Order: sequence, then C-alpha cells, then structure tokens
Amino acid sequence: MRLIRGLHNLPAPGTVATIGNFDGVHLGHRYVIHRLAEVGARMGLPVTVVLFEPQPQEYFRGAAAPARLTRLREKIARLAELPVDRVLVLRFDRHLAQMPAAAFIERVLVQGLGVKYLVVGDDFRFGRGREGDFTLLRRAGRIRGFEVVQAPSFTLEGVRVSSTRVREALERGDMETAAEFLGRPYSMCGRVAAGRQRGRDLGFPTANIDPFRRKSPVSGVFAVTVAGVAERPWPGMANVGIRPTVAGTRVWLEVHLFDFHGDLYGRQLEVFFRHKLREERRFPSLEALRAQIQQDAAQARQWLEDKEPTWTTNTR
Ligand SMILES: Cc1cc2nc3c(=O)[nH]c(=O)nc-3n(C[C@H](O)[C@H](O)[C@H](O)COP(=O)(O)O)c2cc1C
Ligand SMILES: Nc1ncnc2c1ncn2[C@@H]1O[C@H](COP(=O)(O)OP(=O)(O)O)[C@@H](O)[C@H]1O
Repeated sequence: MRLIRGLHNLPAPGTVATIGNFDGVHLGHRYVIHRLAEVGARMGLPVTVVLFEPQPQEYFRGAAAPARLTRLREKIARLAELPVDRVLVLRFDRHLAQMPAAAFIERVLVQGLGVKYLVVGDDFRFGRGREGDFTLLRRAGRIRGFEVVQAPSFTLEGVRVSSTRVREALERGDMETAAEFLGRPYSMCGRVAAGRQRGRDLGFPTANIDPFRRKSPVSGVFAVTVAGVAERPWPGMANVGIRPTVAGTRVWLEVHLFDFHGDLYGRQLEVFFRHKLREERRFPSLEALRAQIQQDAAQARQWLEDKEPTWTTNTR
C-alpha cells in the first residue's frame, strides 16, 4: 500500500476510489473496501482510499468535534491490512474547505485521481458550504465518465455499524460491543515516553503513551493486552485520564504490564482495551490510590485469565 500526501504526488490516473473519514476502520468500512476491491479487480484498476486530515468536523468544530477513534497513523496501519493500493491524504485546510464542489470534482477526482468508480456514503457532502452531494457527484460522473455508487450499509443484528456507534459503546465502557463493531478490540498505538518516575514509587511502573488526541474516546481503568512487547500480546492494566490525584493536567495512557521487568522507553506499543474496570477518581492520598490500583490489578488479572487462559501458561 502506498501513502500519498497531497494531490501533487499522485501516480498515473485511473482508479476506483472511496472518500471518507474511516475513523476506527470498523467493519462497515472494511465491508465497503472489500466490495470496492472486487470492482477494482474486475476493472483492472488500483483501489484508492481518500482521507481528509484533520477530519472536516475537527476543522470546523474544533474542540466540539467527536473524539477520534483512530489518529491518522492508526487509520493507515488498519487500511494497510485491507486490499487498498493507495491512501491519499488531503490536508483539510482553508483552501480545501473553500473549494467549490465542481472544482473538487475536477481537480481531485477527475484530473488528480482519474477516478472511474467512486463509492461514498449517502450523507457525503463536500465542497464550499457543503454544496456538493451524492446527486451532484452522480451528475458529474455521467458527464466526466465515472460511476458513483452509495456505500452499502453494513449491519450487525439490525444495527448499522458506524463510528458514532463505536464511540457510544466506548463511552459507556462497553468494550465488547465496540470490539464487535470494529472487528477487533479497540486499541491505541504510541511510543513510550518518559514520565516523572512516580509509578515506580507506587509499586506499579507505568509505560506512558501520548494518545495524541484532543479528546479520548475511552477513559478510566482497563484490563488490557499489549502488542509490541513480546511475540504474544502481554497482559496488563491501563489508566486513561488526567490523573487527578497527582494533579495531572492532560490526558495520558498509562500501562502497567503484569510480571514484566525491563525497559520500554521509546518502544512502539499497541494497547488493546479489553474490559473496563472503573472510572478514574481523585484519591485523598497516594496510599489510597496505591490500594485501589492493587485491587485493579487483581481484577484485571482475573478477567484476563478467565477470557484468555492461555496466558497463564504461555506468558508467565
Ligand atoms: C491501573 C491504574 C489505575 C489508576 N487510577 C488512577 C485514578 O483513579 N486516579 C488517579 O489520579 N490516577 C490514577 N492512576 C495514575 C497514577 O496516578 C499514576 O500512574 C502515577 O501517578 C504515576 O505517574 P508518573 O507517570 O508520573 O510516574 C492509575 C494508574 C494505573 C496504572
Ligand atoms: N511492568 C512494567 N510495566 C510498565 N512499564 C515498566 C514495567 N517494568 C518496567 N517498566 C519501565 O518503567 C517505566 C515506567 O516507570 P515509572 O516509574 O512509572 O516512570 P514514568 O511513568 O515516570 O516513566 C516504563 O516506561 C518502562 O520502561
């Protein structure tokens, strides 16, 4: 899969494509991409996914935009596992926000991509003031020689899988439903940064990861599994929050790995949120926090052992 940033770096025109946010790269997205890849194979054309970064809602609404499920590099990693030949990332800035819909079609879709077959959601809007919609695309396609189809809805037990639904499940701590919609447990990726070495004093060293999000779609304390430590996912527990007890100010993802001794600084980890244990709280003392974290550890171990009994024999 090739990652292309901006319209200037596009390879020769001729492609099947889809445009969207693809936040979460959930089962609905995967379904659309698999169908698109079938068409691409039939037409003998590569598959292009077009993404905007930041997501248009973030550009327009700033802090009021919904929490990101996946940051760009997470989206790209998930898309690379699918039959996608290229991801085109278009910077969503003033220039793009103010581009008339007709110019978007001409510059991006026709001259840029040379699109022959395009899949978009029924509610897809584009161009200055959201003037462009599905009908306009269809009409332009008839004139400029590309086909436009609506993304098929993917449903699970009658529910249309969407990024919003995943966010709602995560918000209420329902990790199981989120995992069903995503096709995998919800995860965040990041590099382990140096903290203030307090975790060690608490008896629970934690690998600190910057979630790189204005808002996190998950918060609280979780049983987790972590990829990037060893061959197999490593069991642990994590806190996502601002750490009110130690007067933290911004959101961090902190992971303690069970029965791990070693250095993780600089390591790229993927943390899978398997089960929510509780909300983050402000404790009257570090002593009280330590006692609670001990309980969290016991509960997280229990949950992971019940769900993934192989760990007891394989990773310890
Ligand atoms: C499982 C777990 C649960 C935690 N729960 C809370 C909490 O409820 N409230 C809080 O203020 N901090 C919580 N923390 C964060 C600790 O305050 C933090 O790990 C500790 O202060 C170490 O910070 P450091 O990165 O500065 O070393 C939790 C940490 C872990 C690993
Ligand atoms: N079991 C463990 N789980 C997580 N990190 C560990 C563990 N054992 C050692 N470490 C290392 O210790 C570091 C965290 O130590 P800590 O005292 O919490 O300091 P800080 O959080 O301030 O960096 C991690 O980044 C990692 O390199």
